[in-house]
Amino acid sequence: MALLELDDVSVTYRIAAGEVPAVRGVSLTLDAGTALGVAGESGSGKSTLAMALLRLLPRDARVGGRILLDGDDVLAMKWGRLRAVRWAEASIVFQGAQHGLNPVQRIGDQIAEPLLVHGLAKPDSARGRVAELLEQVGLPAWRARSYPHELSGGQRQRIMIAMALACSPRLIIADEPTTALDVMVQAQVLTLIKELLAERGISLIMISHDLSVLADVCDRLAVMYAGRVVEHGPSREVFHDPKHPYSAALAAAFPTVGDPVSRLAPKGLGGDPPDPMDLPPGCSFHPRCPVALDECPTLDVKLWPAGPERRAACVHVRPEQAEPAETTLEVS
Ligand SMILES: Nc1ncnc2c1ncn2[C@@H]1O[C@H](COP(=O)(O)OP(=O)(O)OP(=O)(O)O)[C@@H](O)[C@H]1O
Repeated sequence: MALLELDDVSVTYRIAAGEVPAVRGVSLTLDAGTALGVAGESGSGKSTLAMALLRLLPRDARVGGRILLDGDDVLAMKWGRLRAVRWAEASIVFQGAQHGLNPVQRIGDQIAEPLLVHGLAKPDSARGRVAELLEQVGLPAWRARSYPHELSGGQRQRIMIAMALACSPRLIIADEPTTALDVMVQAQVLTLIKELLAERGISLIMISHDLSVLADVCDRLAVMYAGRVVEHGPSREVFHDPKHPYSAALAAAFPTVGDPVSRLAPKGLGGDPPDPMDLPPGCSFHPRCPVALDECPTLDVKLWPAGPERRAACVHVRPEQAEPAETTLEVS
C-alpha cells in the first residue's frame, strides 16, 4: 500500500530576480516498508522536494500538486495536524544536520525533546527511552550525558538518526545523511540505516548525489535533473542498466567496488546543470547529452515506460508513435 503519493508536485521560489522553478511536476509513490532513493547533481531539486514533503520550505516557496501521506493531504493540513505529523509520522534527517545539534545541551536532552513535545514520554520515563534509542544506533547509554563536541562526526550523525527514530515514525526522510562523513564511517552509518529498515519496517526516502550509495540501500531510485524526475525504477536496474543518459553518467561517476574496469572510466559528463531560470527548451538535458537527436531541443518529453516497472524521460525509450491517420480529400 502507498504510504506516500506525490502527484504532479512543483515548487517555485520567488526571488527578487524572478521565479525559480526548483521542482517541476514530480509524481512518485512510496510503498509502506520500502526505501526510495532520490539522486541528482547539486541544484537538481532534491532537497527542495524533501522539504516540501513536510512543508518545511521557506515562505518564498510556492508548492503545487498533491502530497498524500497515508491518504492525508499534507499541503491542506492545518498547523496542529502538521505539527503532529512531523516527527511522529515522518521525520527528516537534514544534510549536515549533525552540525545543527545544540552545542550547550546534553545529547540525552536533545533526543528526549521530540518525545516530550509529542507527549510520548514524561520527563522521568524519557531517560529509559533515550538509552534504548542510543543502543539502537550503536552508542552506549552513557553517551546521553555527553555534549555534541565530545562526539565524532559519525557519532553525531547516529544521534541525528536516534532523534529521527524517537517518535517511531513510519517514514524517515534522510537528506545526504552520510555525505560529510569519511568513507569508513559512511559505511557504518549506511549499515545502521539498512538494519533499522529491515528490523522496524520503516519507509525511507534517501537523498544523495551518489547513485551507488542509494542503489545499495534503496529498493527504488528516482533520478532528478533540473527539477524533474528523468528516470525511476527498481534500484539495481536503474544503477546497472540506466535507460536515461543522465542516469548513466551519474552511475558511471560513482562506481562500486568490484565493478569491471570498463565501468570505472567515468563517461565524462561535460558542462554544468542548467540555470533553473533559463532552462533549455525541449529536453532540459539535451545540451549535455552524448546521444541527443536533432529533435531533442523541441521534444515534448514524458516519462515513457522503459521496462515493466520503469520509466525514463528520453527520446530513446519513446514508444514508436502511431502513424498519423491518412486523410483523404473528397473532391466532389
Ligand atoms: N530558498 C531558495 N530561494 C531561491 N532558490 C532556491 C532556494 N533554495 C534552493 N533554491 C534553488 O532551487 C534549485 C534546487 O535546489 P536544491 O537545494 O533543492 O537542490 P539539491 O539537488 O538538493 O542540491 P544540493 O545537493 O546542492 O542540496 C537550485 O537552483 C537552487 O539554487
